[in-house]
Amino acid sequence: MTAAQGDHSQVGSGLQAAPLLEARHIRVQFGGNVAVHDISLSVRPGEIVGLIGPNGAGKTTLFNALSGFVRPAGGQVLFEGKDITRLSPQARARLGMARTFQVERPFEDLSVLENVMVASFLHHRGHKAEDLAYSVLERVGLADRATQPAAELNLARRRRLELAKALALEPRLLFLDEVIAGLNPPAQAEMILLIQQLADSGLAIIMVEHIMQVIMTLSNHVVCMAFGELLAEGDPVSVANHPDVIRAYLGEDDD
Ligand SMILES: Nc1ncnc2c1ncn2[C@@H]1O[C@H](COP(=O)(O)OP(=O)(O)OP(=O)(O)O)[C@@H](O)[C@H]1O
Repeated sequence: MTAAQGDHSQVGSGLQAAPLLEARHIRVQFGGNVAVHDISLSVRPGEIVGLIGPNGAGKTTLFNALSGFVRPAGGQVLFEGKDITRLSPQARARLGMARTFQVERPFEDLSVLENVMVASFLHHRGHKAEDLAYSVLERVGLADRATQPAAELNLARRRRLELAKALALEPRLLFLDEVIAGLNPPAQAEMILLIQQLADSGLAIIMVEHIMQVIMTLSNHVVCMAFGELLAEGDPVSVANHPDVIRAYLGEDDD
């Protein structure tokens, strides 16, 4: 494992601010199987928190618990200090949280713009919804594809559309679920730049990503899980060099 990380300790303007989202002692259980055990983390405006860990570590489950798609068996999720542990994903979206999904699911027959408008209608109507959707497409570099059916987009553009749909909710906190893995190197570089720009604009970001180099490049803070538990956390360099993290990754044969 190599870490080609820069110094992001001062990136963004809000890193000294109070946490936007705070998770305390999250526990998620599926029957007798404890998928997430006692995980705590927080993210501030402008900060990128990277969530890593071997397959089955519980990353997606934690993600789902934070974004409201899974109900934790224990612990608390706070947004701006308010307990949102029991709120639905829709209610969280209204507060300013949005997420992407690992498997993009656009409405294939709708245009790229219409797909984004489905999300922008949450806060706006008519022309305002359309204007917002268009400006989000410009932000992710898809404006020239606005009228194209989503079905015609290649993987890199489908990922951007997935991101655009989340941004159209005008979030302050963004969950990114493996938006980079599987892209070719130029598309990866573009997506990395875009994510950094989003953080620099003040968005708080929590991202799950399998490509260690990407996490190390982008994250201000890294949380590493294994078997549902916290293995290590801290700045990218110290986590990448943590003996338990190295051991956990060396033990993998498929990444
Ligand atoms: N809906 C579910 N029902 C039962 N068990 C589940 C469910 N979702 C996840 N699990 C289990 O919880 C554990 C953690 O899975 P999870 O998908 O969160 O890990 P992950 O770190 O995201 O893995 P990957 O990197 O492979 O996506 C695994 O043992 C998995 O089988």
